[in-house]
Amino acid sequence: MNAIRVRGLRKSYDGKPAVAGIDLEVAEGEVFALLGPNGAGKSTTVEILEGLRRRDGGEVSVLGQDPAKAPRSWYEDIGVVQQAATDLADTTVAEAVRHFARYYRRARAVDEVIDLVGLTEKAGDRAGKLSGGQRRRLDVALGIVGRPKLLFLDEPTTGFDPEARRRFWSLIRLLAREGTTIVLTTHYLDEVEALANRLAVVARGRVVAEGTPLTVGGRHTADALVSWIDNRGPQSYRTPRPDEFVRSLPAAPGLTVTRPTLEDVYLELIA
Ligand SMILES: Nc1ncnc2c1ncn2[C@@H]1O[C@H](COP(=O)(O)OP(=O)(O)OP(=O)(O)O)[C@@H](O)[C@H]1O
Repeated sequence: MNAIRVRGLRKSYDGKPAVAGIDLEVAEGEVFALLGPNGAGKSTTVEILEGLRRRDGGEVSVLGQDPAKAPRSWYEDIGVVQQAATDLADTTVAEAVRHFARYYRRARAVDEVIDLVGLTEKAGDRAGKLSGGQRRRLDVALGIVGRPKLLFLDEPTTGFDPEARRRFWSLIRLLAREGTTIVLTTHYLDEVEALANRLAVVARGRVVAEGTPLTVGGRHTADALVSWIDNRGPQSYRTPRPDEFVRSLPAAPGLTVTRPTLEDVYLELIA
């Protein structure tokens, strides 16, 4: 069953196309990543799926509803962490989470949410006093407090320190284990490799490739580089069948086999 199905999605701003015919399918329970350069049309697409922006054309179904016509109850099942932080003025972390929890029938406990995003020690601090990364973690807390079936995360880990990022990854894995479908927009390719079951690369308003982090853009079938050391010094050889080649080598110290990284493939796709 698909949580999201998009066909021929189009959206222009002042006559300039931002989304120029996007097709997407996200299965229930999947962690799906949207990748693409700045201005590719990712946020526009996600905002249309969230019901926050109107489309010019195409078909969109999110949790079985057209977001443009969805009833109030539909919004209960959707969690949103937008790129721009929610304005929270002088409220504290705990007050903000408690306030948002009231909108949902199946809300998580306030303390649990604050703990999940690693803000327990900051629960009494005003949102305006948090560091950039802590503020972002509060946004994530507000996105998950309603126990959404489908969670949209638009560049959620911008400003996170490495430990907070790992903690966030654990949180995403936990939510995925609970069955939450997650759509993640990010510029961090290691994040995509760590979290995503599938991904789509968007460029100039179109999907230019999709697949798993291991297969996208033909990554798994691209030539591998075999490197080793023999009595002539360091050697290397490019081959589509590194397994066969390695078996033909005599005992080779320093043997490594490398495929193009996700970043290599990504940069080629958007070039
Ligand atoms: N509200 C708006 N009014 C006019 N143009 C807009 C608006 N929002 C986005 N655009 C334009 O639409 C295009 C796609 O923008 P969008 O924010 O969807 O890209 P993105 O892939 O999310 O980029 P980023 O990685 O920088 O977040 C860009 O050229 C942008 O300038």
